[in-house]
Amino acid sequence: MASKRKASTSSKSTRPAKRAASGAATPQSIDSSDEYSAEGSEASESEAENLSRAVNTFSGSSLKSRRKEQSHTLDREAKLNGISNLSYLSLKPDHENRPLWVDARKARITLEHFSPLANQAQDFLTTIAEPLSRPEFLHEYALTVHSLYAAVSVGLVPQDIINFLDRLSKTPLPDEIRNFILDCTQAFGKVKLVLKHNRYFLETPDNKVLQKLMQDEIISAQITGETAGIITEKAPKMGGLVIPGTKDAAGARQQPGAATADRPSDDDQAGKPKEDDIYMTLREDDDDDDDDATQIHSVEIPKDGVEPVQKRCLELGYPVLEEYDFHNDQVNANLDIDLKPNTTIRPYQEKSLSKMFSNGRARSGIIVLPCGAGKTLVGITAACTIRKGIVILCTSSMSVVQWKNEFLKWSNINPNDIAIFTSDNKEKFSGNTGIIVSTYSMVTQTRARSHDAAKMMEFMTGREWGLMILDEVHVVPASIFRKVTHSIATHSKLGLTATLLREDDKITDLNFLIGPKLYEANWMELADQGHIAKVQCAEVWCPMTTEFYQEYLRETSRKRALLYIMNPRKFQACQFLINYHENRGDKIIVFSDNVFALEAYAKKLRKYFIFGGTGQRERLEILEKFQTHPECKTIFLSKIGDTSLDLPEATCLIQISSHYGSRRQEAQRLGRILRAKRRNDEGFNAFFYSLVSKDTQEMYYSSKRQAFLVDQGYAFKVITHLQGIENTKDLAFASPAERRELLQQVMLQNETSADVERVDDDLFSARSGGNKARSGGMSKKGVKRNAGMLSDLSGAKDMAYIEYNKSRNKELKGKHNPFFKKLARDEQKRKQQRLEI
Ligand SMILES: Nc1ncnc2c1ncn2[C@@H]1O[C@H](COP(=O)(O)OP(=O)(O)OP(=O)(O)O)[C@@H](O)[C@H]1O
Repeated sequence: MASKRKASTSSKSTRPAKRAASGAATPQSIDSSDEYSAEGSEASESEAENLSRAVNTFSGSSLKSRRKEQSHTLDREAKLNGISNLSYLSLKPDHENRPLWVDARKARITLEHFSPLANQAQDFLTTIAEPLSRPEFLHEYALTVHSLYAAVSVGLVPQDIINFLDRLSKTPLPDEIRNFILDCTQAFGKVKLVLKHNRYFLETPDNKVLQKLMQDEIISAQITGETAGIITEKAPKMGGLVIPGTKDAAGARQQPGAATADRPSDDDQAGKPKEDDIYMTLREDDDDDDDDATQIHSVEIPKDGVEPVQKRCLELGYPVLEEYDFHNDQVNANLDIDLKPNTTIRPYQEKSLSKMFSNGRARSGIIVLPCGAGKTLVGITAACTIRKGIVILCTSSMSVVQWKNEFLKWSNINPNDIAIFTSDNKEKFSGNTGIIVSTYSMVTQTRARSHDAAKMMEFMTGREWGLMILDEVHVVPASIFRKVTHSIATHSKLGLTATLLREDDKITDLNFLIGPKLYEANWMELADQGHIAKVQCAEVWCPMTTEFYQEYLRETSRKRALLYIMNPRKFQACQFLINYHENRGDKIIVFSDNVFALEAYAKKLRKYFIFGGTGQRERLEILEKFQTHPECKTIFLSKIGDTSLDLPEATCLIQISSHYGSRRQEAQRLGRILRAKRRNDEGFNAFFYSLVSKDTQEMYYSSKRQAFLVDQGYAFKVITHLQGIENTKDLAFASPAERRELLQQVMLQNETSADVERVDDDLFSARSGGNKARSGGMSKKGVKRNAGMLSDLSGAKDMAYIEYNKSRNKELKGKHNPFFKKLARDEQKRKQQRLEI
């Protein structure tokens, strides 16, 4: 009889377990057998014997009921503490060497990030599962239908996924998880839509699937005439594609961790298992089957049949993957573009692109990289790989200009081949093909267009494009994507974002409108490697002055927001932090969504400010001053600066008013300092302060806003007192008379002054989370805060702080996939089977 041990873990424990002397595991040190048989340690065997003796000694039923009771108590406690009770699972004998816990009840995978195998495991997990939370020691992932769809779309087969999980899991892989993976993936990736020589084909390696689809009335009605026959041919050889900007381009494989122009090599990786080892072992078995997998069966679909066929395939459970065989596209003109010789893309940029191009074709999908990690260069490299007509859609005209400039900076594109389509500019490129950069609003607007704009739209809709790059995909509603992809014919789509989250939970629509998520990078890892800055985050609690708080309690209207934003103590905290950081040599951006406050703060502190109403020329002048002038150390920005603004000089960010509980805005704003130029200086930290008026609704919004960043591993300190603020020279609103005067000014404002700015450029910034929060006040499920002393936040030494220690995204979600609810019910019905080790 095989040995058994019981597991018990908390996904919240953040300390690494004490490792056994042999704990420095390599992939080789793990028992490579997939099936666990009688090879466990002697100790485990005798434990199992003891257990079976005990079972014989006690009456079976009393032992069972006692264990059931125990398990219920553990479950109850675990539930109360928000942790997973995995004590029902049996541990493998060498579980200490394995980094994964797989919880079948929630389809969650917990990775011990301190394990020597963590890097390989993490790489694979981000391919097959959704990262939920990645703080320092334990990372949590969810296996979902969409994540498995994405895994299959990048070429993984279900057995690879099962083998991998089983090999690295501390417990034998539960049958429920195996079945879930098999159930979800059996139809995924079987059917592809390929555009070859400008004709659409529905393609599959499984003839039976194609036969089944052809028998469907709706599909067969679309496939008629001469082209209706099934074509069977040899599958093209995979691979062989060279992505520009990589060492592959120069003939040598660029290893992850190799030196790049802006980053030293990871010498400390020496001796560590090679990152791709796991894939190699998994693929070894597959190599034998190569000869069998050489046939593909396809049928041609007329152009106007593509959408109904795609829709029907999805209903039948065969989501259609879109691929573009651009090498064989002889109809669309080639674009003369390549990366400049000195452009080197970083390893994570290469990895993300390899998911898009791994089989020599372009796969449509979404790449998720932290703000400031260089999504633009990823898009440019994709364009240089496909080398056909390219359309780029952004959220604002400011981003349009930046995209054009980045193309000119990183690639050798002829300036005449790249054109801009915005309300101020309606350019066309001069050659047969080229690049058009525009905004979502320009191409989807329903109002009557000017003559030039209508002509430009005709130009865009009257031709085929090789690639459409969709910037900031998280902000654009699904209906806009439908419009865009319907009106502009494109062979492939690449969505880019830093925060694949929406407050309205519509993110899953993107899976089928653009394609699955192809890659998601880890923020902390990129910060550790110096690609983005390390940031100290803090929430500064500013008590309301008595007179402001009295009015706040009396007000029921929107004006309450103006009172907590204009709180004189918040103003003083802002003044103190600006002085402090300017003296340290930092460059500071102060963000305010509220324009009244933006102007009032900036004028009182004699700083430049930019908001939606600031003219383009003035905006550029101020930004230029901030970048080059040593005396211009602080600027105030409204929400127009939330995204895409590239100011690597900025090293400190202070937020005085924000968009309610938007997690996305918080992450986007943090992104403004992640690109700090000085990020590789010894011991350098950037600073992100959020100023919050104490005991007001702002506190609720603030904790909601931080949820995404906390799950990326950022720790928010709470500063309750800014040491030395009383001694600030010329401290504003220091006297009661000044504060009363400010209050009068605020009370004279009408309600609209309390609103956040409406930015024309960014039409898609829907108000989120506000209603619920406004009626609810402070959430009962508030975050847990522990008092402590702040010693490591060098920008705020000696300030008292309180630290958050919960993963808040989990509290905010609390929803389970219906599939897993059903699984849990089935599981209860089934008798708990003892797992063989
Ligand atoms: N491979 C690279 N080598 C050198 N610099 C790079 C590389 N990739 C990106 N950068 C630089 O990093 C900075 C951030 O890039 P970019 O603006 O594309 O970020 P982003 O991911 O689009 O950010 P956001 O989401 O905030 O707009 C830019 O200054 C860019 O030039």
